[in-house]
Amino acid sequence: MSKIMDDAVDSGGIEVIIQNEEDKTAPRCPHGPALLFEKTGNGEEKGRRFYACSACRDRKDCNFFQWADEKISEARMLIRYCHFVSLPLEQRRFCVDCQLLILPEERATHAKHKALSEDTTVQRLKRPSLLLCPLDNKKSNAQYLFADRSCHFLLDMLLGLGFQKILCVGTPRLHEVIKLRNMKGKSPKMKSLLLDIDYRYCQFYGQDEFCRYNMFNHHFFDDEEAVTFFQGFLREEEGAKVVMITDPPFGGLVKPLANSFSQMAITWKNQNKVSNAGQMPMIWIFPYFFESRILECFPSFSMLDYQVDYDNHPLYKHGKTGRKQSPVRLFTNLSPKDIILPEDEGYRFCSVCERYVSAGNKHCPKCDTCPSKDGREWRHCDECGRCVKPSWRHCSSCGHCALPDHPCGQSQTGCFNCGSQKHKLRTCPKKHNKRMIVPGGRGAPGLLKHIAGKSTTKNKRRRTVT
Ligand SMILES: C[S@@+](CC[C@H](N)C(=O)[O-])C[C@H]1O[C@@H](n2cnc3c(N)ncnc32)[C@H](O)[C@@H]1O
Ligand SMILES: [Zn+2]
Ligand SMILES: [Zn+2]
Ligand SMILES: [Zn+2]
Ligand SMILES: [Zn+2]
Ligand SMILES: [Zn+2]
Ligand SMILES: [Zn+2]
Repeated sequence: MSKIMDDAVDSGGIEVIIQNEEDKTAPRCPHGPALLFEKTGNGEEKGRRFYACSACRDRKDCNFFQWADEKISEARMLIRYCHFVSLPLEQRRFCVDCQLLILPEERATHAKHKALSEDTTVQRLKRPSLLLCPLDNKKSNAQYLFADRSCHFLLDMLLGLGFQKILCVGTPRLHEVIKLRNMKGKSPKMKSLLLDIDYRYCQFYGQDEFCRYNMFNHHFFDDEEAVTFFQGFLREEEGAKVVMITDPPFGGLVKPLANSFSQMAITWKNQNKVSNAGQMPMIWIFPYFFESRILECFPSFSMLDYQVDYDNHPLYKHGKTGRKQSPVRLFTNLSPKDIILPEDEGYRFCSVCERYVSAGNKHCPKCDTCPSKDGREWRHCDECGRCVKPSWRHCSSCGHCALPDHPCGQSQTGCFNCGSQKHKLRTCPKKHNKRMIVPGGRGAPGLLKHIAGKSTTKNKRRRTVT
């Protein structure tokens, strides 16, 4: 979002609006109450006001940004919803163009817009994720919604593990499915709190079910009230166990996310007076090629083989050759052996690794692990001393396995495994440190820099097609 601020600066400028000191309406970033700015110059958005960090002028230091009118519309949204649900069914409409529930007195304004019939609206009110179109922000917050199969797998898994309070961070569809299950009167009852940046959800959920939240800086948009509610939710009263489950946009950086999740874990500890060894149960859904980055931040996590499926993801549409493999996995501090993956989808239990693995993930006695990261059957290469993707061949001039059409002999200095310039793969001291091996890539540090740095989401996605 702070790109907008850069653009504002580029196109004419911005001015600070000094507010009354007692004005407590300013949203806060980690640096305290934000400052109110106004766009000047002649651009389209002249006069539009926004909040940005009071301390940092460089967005690299703090990327907090919020349009001032967005805050107002958010409060309005809640009032609208209360009004809306009190309407007789046949008067309920949803404007597709504006992504808004429309009140009768507002119909004229939306007369030329595309609206959904009352039937559809009523039917879908319980499934807001079907009513709202997924945000398709090319940058980082494209909204990919779980396919039913994956959503129900997650729900059943959490139930099976005995969790009754689910903190849904960027998982609106899971939140919705939990609510639906409660409406059907199933027991045990589960509680769910949705934290998401998409303010359209204010139309459907009260403050006790939804907080507008930024998972990149652990910021709650409604300040104290939301924070207090969040803290209360983490309190495990009468033995109701809490689990956090998150599915961040894949363009997101791992470190700021991990930092926010750690803050949550600290809050959980404080609320429950847990001993130091205790950890807040967490499930982080992210592509497998982020494994080493995530484990760097959370060494107690492990990656599970389960492939998360989405409804609207361009990569995983069912193609001619059957279902494409999803690169998205679960990372968790829960014990992998307790998470039973569906047998009818081919997952099986490896008694050596003590976890469920994909059908194609055969245990390699030489590596002493089920090595596959992408679900395909990997092959052990004796020269490399590890298992590699099936499409790779050992290249004697490079001294390691690679795709047959790899740029041979180029940039092959240093160790293939850890990136060090001081030795080759064969003598790598870290060769058996699983965390250093990044499937499909050269030495871990180089690749990681690439993923974390300039590469676009598209680049990252392309990495899966090898
Ligand atoms: C990849 S989608 C995951 C949706 C999930 N698969 C589901 O079906 O419920 C990412 C979600 O994170 C939300 N999101 C994006 N950026 C966010 C941010 N900075 N803070 C909090 N939520 C964010 C999006 O609105 C979206 O709901
Ligand atoms: Zn700040
Ligand atoms: Zn409209
Ligand atoms: Zn195994
Ligand atoms: Zn092997
Ligand atoms: Zn090899
Ligand atoms: Zn080569």
